[in-house]
Amino acid sequence: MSTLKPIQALSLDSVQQQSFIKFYKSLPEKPPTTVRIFDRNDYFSVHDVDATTAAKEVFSSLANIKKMGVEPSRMDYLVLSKGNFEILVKKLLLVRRYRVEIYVTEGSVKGNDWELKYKASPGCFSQLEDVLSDGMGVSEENAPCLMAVNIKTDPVSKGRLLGVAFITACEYQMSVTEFTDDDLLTQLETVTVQMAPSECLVPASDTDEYKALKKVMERAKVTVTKLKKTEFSTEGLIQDLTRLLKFKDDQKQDANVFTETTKEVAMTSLAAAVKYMSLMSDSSNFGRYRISTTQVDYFLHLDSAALGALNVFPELGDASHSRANSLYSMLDHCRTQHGKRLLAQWLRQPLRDINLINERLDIVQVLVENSALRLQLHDDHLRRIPDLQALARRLTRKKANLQDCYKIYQAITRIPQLLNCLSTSEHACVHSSLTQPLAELRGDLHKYQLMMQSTLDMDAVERGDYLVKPSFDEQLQSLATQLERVQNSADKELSKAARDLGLEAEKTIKLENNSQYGFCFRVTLKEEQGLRGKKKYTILDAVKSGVRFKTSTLDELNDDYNQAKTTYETEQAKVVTEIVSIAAGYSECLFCLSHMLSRLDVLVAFSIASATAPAAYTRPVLTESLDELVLKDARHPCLELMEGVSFIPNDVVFKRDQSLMHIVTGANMGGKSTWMRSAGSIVVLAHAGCFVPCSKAIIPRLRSVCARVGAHDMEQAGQSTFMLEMQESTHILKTATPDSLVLVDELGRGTSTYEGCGIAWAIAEELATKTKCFTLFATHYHELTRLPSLHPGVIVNSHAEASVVDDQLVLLHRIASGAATQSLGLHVARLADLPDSIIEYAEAKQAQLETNLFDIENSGNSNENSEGQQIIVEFLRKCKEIEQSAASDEIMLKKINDLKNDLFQHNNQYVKSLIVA
Ligand SMILES: Nc1ncnc2c1ncn2[C@@H]1O[C@H](COP(=O)(O)OP(=O)(O)OP(=O)(O)O)[C@@H](O)[C@H]1O
Repeated sequence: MSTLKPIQALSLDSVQQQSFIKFYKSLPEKPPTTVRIFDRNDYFSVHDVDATTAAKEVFSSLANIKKMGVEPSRMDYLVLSKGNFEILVKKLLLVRRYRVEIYVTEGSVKGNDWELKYKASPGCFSQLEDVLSDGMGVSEENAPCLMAVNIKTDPVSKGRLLGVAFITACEYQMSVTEFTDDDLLTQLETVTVQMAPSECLVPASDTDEYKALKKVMERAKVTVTKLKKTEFSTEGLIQDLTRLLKFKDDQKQDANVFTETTKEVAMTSLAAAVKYMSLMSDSSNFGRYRISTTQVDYFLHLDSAALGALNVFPELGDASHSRANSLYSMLDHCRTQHGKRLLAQWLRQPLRDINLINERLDIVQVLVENSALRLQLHDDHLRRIPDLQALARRLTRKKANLQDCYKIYQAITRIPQLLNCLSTSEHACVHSSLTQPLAELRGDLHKYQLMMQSTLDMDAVERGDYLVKPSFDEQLQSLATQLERVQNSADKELSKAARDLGLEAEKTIKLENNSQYGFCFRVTLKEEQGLRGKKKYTILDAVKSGVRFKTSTLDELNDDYNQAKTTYETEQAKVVTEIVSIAAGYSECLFCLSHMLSRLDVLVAFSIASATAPAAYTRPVLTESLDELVLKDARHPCLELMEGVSFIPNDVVFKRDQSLMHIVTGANMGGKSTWMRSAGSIVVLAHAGCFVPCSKAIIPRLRSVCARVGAHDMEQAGQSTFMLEMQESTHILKTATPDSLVLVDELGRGTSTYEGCGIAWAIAEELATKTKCFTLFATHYHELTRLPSLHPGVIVNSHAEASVVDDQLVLLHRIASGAATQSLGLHVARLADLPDSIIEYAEAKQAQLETNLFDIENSGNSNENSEGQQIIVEFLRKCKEIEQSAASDEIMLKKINDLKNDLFQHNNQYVKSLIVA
């Protein structure tokens, strides 16, 4: 629980309370995902349901909630200090992905003259940069990105045409795309995963398309904000873009020169996003934005299910920082904030171009092999690089101060050492993609360095003060001389007082200059006696550290000093504004530098993860050929980092003409999921340009990794397990291609055994014979192990080895070929300490069921079985009919009764076994 406590209760009398409640209730309706905060000058308040939301977020307890007003209109409220207000706002926007409204008043905080002054949402919180003391910052993994989607009918194909726009304000980036999509909006899901927006704007509509869109966004944990359809109007958009976009010198200054503007539907979305972010109201945005087309096919497709199944990222708000949490946490050895953000982007957008992948791998290899270079970059250089991207943005917004300019200066000053360090490698790739561009940038930024050296008082920086060098400006110089003169006079006064009191200046009597008293003297408590009876000394205070006092001369010097200092500060502020505006001219170079250093940071992080893993990683070989995918001694990159785990490596071998699909069986806890997740993680790492936890890896250039693994997040999405399973399976069937890796784990669990088995069977066959993708299919339905005999050369059996020794289950975590012979579920239950009585009963029941099934299987009468199946189908059909037509209970009961009688009349072994079961 947080130790922070609210500072006070609202000091409103009962009439003021009633009147506030009335005002509060009169505010426009809002969803619970929008939280209203009232700024009461030195503290803040939240009310009604928002009080509960805020109390949970800040205090993890409802104890601080208070009540205002009288019944029936009593209302909860919570008071927050400034610090807690900031915690709340950051948690709401970055973790919960809620919206925030901040109300302020020009009048009394006890009145009702409130005005909505600031609005922020997960994809757009630039307004809050002025409200929060350290700005909003961006979360480690994510620069806030706003998305907008509009759906129209394609005039040519009559299909569903989606126009999508993204704006990443901190990078001044806009990107747009248009595509036709299927009912489940699979392409939209891919692009959403790749771009990772935090908020999506849509026109208010309840059509099926928007319902499907909402589901996609729920899975990707993106907040949906509905806007009036008129917000998607493109009126005035081209003029706005002409002001916002950056043109080359020789380019016509007209947004129409960018082909992106011809995408009509995407432009409607971009119009909504530009308006929502109020980009036009901040002139620092003008001439800065770049527009591009979102390139979905450049990257390995991952959907939300795959991201979740492979634990690519930690859960939102997960603060445990364990390396074993996710691929991101495992790789995050980054030293810079922009490096961390780039790492997240590389994991969301693994490459598909083998040359580009190899370029990354080349550098990782150099760094893996050269540990001195790796450690120097990581521990000496990157560690000292500030968030250049954020600083460059502060410069462009004219919000930077001298300290920011100094931080940039320091980073630039490190470049020569960094270049020296990189030059120890002679690898062509290091030279062309790192050393050379960095050296060029250094040339461009040299002038910035000179400017800072001539304007910034470096001596003052040593003391922690960021001041302009007085010699830089004539007036500043004369004011500085004046200040120095006053200081000298004060020093003389110190010597005089020391002589008078028989003390030693700077030792037993000291001169101080503080904000409370200005110039004053201080003696220790012991020396205080000497002051007694001397009227020229006025005692100011007596504290533990001594007695402070002044003279009338010090008083006069104070006046002079303060006057000169105020003028100095005013003059200095003017010079600082000038320096910042000159520095802003370098922001473009700084964005490049930040990008280059973040790239280096991520590659160093890759090399550290690769070189320091429990067993060394290997460089994967990426191939254009889809003939095979071979991972020798594959390990799970996160699991092997967990304390106490001694990981057993396993091979994953797919050969197109031998083993395209593995049906994976074996005991619970045997290691099936881990094997599949290892394969998925390795493929993602390889496409991101990282070494992989294997002894050998041959990986074809893939289009997508699709996964249906585990029952993650179902409660959150408010969907049934089975429904979600089926949706994910449909998604896989629609998107998987021969160049996909598909991981399916325990499909069909959410329904009856026979139905589930049937569904799993059908999907497995479809993937192996029609889609022809690389598939690992883990299942507890033993029936599926018959598939290899039906599709030899395509499907093979593999199993997680386990055995029972002296009635003890031994899980070997080794994957071997062939089907598992026994399920061993009851042994696992015993391992999990299920009560003995339950286990015994379960064993008896299992025996009974097996006998029934044995009877059926041995009935040898396949006609009888198929007859049985028909009866069941008929039974189910009738049940459905009753559900739909039930007008009253009596009728229903009668129908059910009739049905039962019908069923019991059949003398079919198969049906009987079901009734018994
Ligand atoms: N190769 C391995 N080396 C070491 N430990 C492993 C290995 N594979 C799995 N384990 C351990 O076994 C646990 C269970 O593994 P996993 O979830 O993969 O089993 P499973 O066969 O999928 O189980 P279930 O069928 O119940 O889902 C893991 O959490 C891990 O601790």
